[in-house]
This record gives sequence, C-alpha cells and structure tokens, in this order.
Amino acid sequence: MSISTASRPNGANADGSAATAGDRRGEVVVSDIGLDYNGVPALADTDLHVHAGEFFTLLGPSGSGKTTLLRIIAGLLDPARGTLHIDGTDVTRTPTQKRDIGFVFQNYALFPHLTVAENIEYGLKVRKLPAAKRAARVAEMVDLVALGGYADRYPAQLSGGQQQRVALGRALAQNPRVLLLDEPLGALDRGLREELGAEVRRIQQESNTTAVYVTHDQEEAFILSDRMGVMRDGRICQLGTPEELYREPKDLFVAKFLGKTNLFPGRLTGTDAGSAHVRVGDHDLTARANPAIAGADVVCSVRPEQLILGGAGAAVPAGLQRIADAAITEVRFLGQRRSIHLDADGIACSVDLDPAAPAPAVGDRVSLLVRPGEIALVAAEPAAGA
Ligand SMILES: Nc1ncnc2c1ncn2[C@@H]1O[C@H](COP(=O)(O)OP(=O)(O)OP(=O)(O)O)[C@@H](O)[C@H]1O
Repeated sequence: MSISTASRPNGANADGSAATAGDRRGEVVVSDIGLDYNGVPALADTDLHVHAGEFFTLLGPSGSGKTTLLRIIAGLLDPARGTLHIDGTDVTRTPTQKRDIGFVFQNYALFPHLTVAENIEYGLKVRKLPAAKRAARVAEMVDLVALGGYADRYPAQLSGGQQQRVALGRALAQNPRVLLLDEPLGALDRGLREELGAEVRRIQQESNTTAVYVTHDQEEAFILSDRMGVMRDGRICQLGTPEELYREPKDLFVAKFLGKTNLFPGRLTGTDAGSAHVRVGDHDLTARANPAIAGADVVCSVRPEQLILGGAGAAVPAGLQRIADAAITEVRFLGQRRSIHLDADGIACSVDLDPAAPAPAVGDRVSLLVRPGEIALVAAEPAAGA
C-alpha cells in the first residue's frame, strides 16, 4: 500500500503547499483553562502542552472532564477562563471551523446518503478544492484508512469499524492541524477495538498529525499514546508516558486506575537519594521515593507481575525484600499467565506467574517478595469523614 501522506512533511497542506508554522504545526497549549457548569467546576484551571505530532490521550472515568477539555480545544465550548494556543497562535475565541481541526466521535456521524468517497470528499468540496485535487486526495485517504474497494459503498453497507475508518479519512482529508478523537472505538466490540486502535495509531503516524484522544479505557490509552494525562474530578492529576504512569503513579487513584495492583499499607520512616524507607507490618522495605507524598501514612503499590513467590520462612534472595507472608487461595490458568490469588493477613493480593512454571497449590503458605525499585509509594487516602 503506498501512502503518500507518510512522506509529506509535517506542515504541508492537503493541496501540497507549505504550511507556515513549520514543526510546531499541531502543537496545542492549554493555559489555565477552566469551565464551570452552574457554578460547579467541570474543568478546574488546567495547563496542558501537547507537542506537535504527538499522540496524547486524556484518560479518566466518566464525568472526569475529558470531553469538556476536548470540546474546548475544538471550539465547541467556550472556556470561562484561560487561553488556548494552536501552533503558537491564540485561538481561544476563534470559531471551530477556523481552527483547522478534525474530529472523530464515537457515533461515526457519517452522511448516510453519501458514499465512502463522497463522505471523505465533502469537506474538500466545501473548501472548493478543484475536482482533480479532490479526487487525488480522496484516493489517498481511502488508501490511508485501508478502504480500497469500498469507495462506492454507503455507510449502511459498512461494518462499525469500517464506518469509523471513513470518519477518520474524512477528518484527515483536510490535513487538520490537530485530530480530536472522542471515544472513537467505544461503539465497537473488543476484538475490533484492538484492531482499529492499532490502525488509528498507524494512520496518525503516517499522516503525521497531532492527535488528542479521549477514552476511559486504560488498555486503549496504553496501546495508542505517546503520553497521556489521567483525569479525575475535572483535573489532570498526572501526565506522562504510559510506562511512567504505570510504574510511578503519583497517587492511589492513578495506581488503581491504570490496572490491577496490590496495595500494602505502611508508614514512611525516611527518605534518601531517590528512595524511601517504609515499614509494612514487621518488614522494613526500600521503595522508590515519591515527592508528592507529604504525610507518613503511605501505601505500597506493587503490580501482580512484580510480586515474586518465595518459600515461607526461607531466606530472602539478594536483591529482593519480603513485603508480606500469605496463603494461596486460588490458582487460575489464563493462557498467557497464571493468576494466583492470596490472602496476606486480610489483604487480598494477586500474583501473575509464567504459565510454564510449576503451579503452586491452594493452601500453600508463601512469602511475597519484591525488588526495591518495583514498589511505588503513594499517599494513603484520608479515611472517609477525616
Ligand atoms: N451541559 C452540561 N451541563 C451541566 N453539567 C455538565 C454538562 N456537560 C457536562 N457536565 C458535567 O461536567 C463534568 C465533566 O463532564 P465531561 O463530559 O467532560 O466528562 P467525561 O470525562 O468526558 O465523561 P464521559 O466519559 O462520561 O463522557 C461532569 O460532572 C458532567 O456531569
């Protein structure tokens, strides 16, 4: 498949002419943007810098403010406060249609009476691009979104995944500065979500477009994103690459939201040069320091694949430390991993093992071991009413 957009320099327009903003094309800078509904903040004053060409995801539970922020970037909502710059230009009060932005929503929003090619061509016609250039661009987009052979079909003759590809092709046809995607895979079944997710990423990279993507699905965010921001209660509570956020969550909410984790309450006893000392039960442990922690009540977050099973009462091997003793309550074979459930003095834990390794038995007593660098320390949340 030849995709000419792959070689188009970042900043070239759909008709091939050079854009003016060079390699800042698609850079989005949100400064102190905030919005309230009836006096209740939907988005607290927020700063965000999405780099040119980046795939950036806003990830958070329902009602956390993701769509509000996306709609402000789109110009569909006016912020109460703050400024928005795209490519260094202040567009805070610029109407949507002049922001040079492409959208893809969950519900496809295709024109039912237009074919795939006509849907993709629609915006180019509105912009009065000459017919020959329109045809070339439509062919390029049909190729980019891998819909060769479907150009003359109507939306009703396409699967959900194919319709979403058309929506992507239509959004990208005008070579927008920024592509905004609001849960675009939400209506698709799981298998298709994974397949189209990978396609969305490929298309974004090959078209060299900055993307801001909204989802509540952590796996989707991991597959797609260069960086992401986790949102809660109208705030971005942590920014970083998927790996940074997974390994070094700043707080309990981020630790729990980004996948399964084991949580061992403890007390911070000291810190030095990037590491923290913490007491969990009878065990003194070293963990990664977390500058966001203020008090002494902490929680050690350890992912299931980071816990290691050791013999009960056996010497702890060098480089490891014992975080708890536990009894195995359940052993499940899950294909790519074996999931072991345990009870560590009232704390329910899980450990993922290589399925090829010998399986322990229910009732076995074990030690839970962990490397110092794999304990993420977060502040304990205050008890309700405290
Ligand atoms: N038009 C509105 N009027 C009043 N409150 C609103 C309106 N739109 C959104 N809200 C509120 O603003 C907050 C943020 O909503 P937003 O749609 O941005 O969340 P979200 O993270 O995108 O959620 P979801 O994943 O469910 O779409 C929520 O508490 C929501 O109830």
